[in-house]
Amino acid sequence: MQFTLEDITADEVERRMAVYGPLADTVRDLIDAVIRTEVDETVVTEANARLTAVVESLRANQIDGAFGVRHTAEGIGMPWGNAVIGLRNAIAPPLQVLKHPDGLVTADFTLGAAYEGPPGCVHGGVCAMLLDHVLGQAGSADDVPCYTGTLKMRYLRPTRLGPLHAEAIITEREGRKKIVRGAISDADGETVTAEGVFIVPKDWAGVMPESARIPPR
Ligand SMILES: CCCCC/C=C\C/C=C\C/C=C\C/C=C\CCCC(=O)SCCNC(=O)CCNC(=O)[C@H](O)C(C)(C)COP(=O)(O)OP(=O)(O)OC[C@H]1O[C@@H](n2cnc3c(N)ncnc32)[C@H](O)[C@@H]1OP(=O)(O)O
Repeated sequence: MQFTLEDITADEVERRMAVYGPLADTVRDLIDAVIRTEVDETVVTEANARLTAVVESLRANQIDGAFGVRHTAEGIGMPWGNAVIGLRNAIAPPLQVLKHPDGLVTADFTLGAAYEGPPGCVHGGVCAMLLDHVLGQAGSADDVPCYTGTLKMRYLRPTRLGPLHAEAIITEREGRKKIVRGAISDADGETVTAEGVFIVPKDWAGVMPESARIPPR
């Protein structure tokens, strides 16, 4: 596992965000359109040919493997391939996780057709993925990073697709273990609660450079 330092300015980060963010937004919209379209099948076949050409143009120059977790010397995080918050990842909703002074982290987001499990409702695995991340960021809100060791979910009632809220906070500490609790809620209250044991790896300071320890937005 490697955290990568990219020697670029904050302005350059902003510039790249303005280029790649809209591309991922369009692909996110594409995913939704592919699920919900009812157009004539010839239009679908034509769209596939055009998209295949677009994919080929983007693959003309690409990195090997995944994006990694990159950061600048000023501590600006660029986890842009991340499955939950990745700016360049169209699979990510993406969540924008806010860190509050008391250690609470929160995220408000909307899930559409791409995240369906039971009819009209969020897939239980998607809830677990989002809570793993939100609890993980809460666990790292003290700037000491931790891995998910154990994550326990309680599904109280179905989570309808639409606008949702998630939050989490560290509730207990014991040695290298942090107990983190959190939940996903809709307008009527909590739908899923989670409790996780997050563990600070023995060698975390060696694995993660100081400049990468600010939880990325
Ligand atoms: C440096 C990590 C940073 C990760 C960053 C990731 C992404 C960055 C992008 C944006 C990030 C912003 C913030 C972070 C946000 C989200 C984070 C998401 C987190 C994840 O998505 S991360 C992926 C899934 N995660 C794994 O891939 C872990 C694989 N696993 C291991 O790497 C080891 O397994 C490890 C390190 C967990 C433990 O290894 P170890 O050798 O340190 O443990 P050891 O035996 O010394 O035990 C010490 C004490 O923990 C207890 N203990 C041990 N294991 C336990 C378990 N599983 N559950 C409950 N308790 C456990 C023992 O019982 C003992 O307790 P006691 O002291 O009381 O006896």
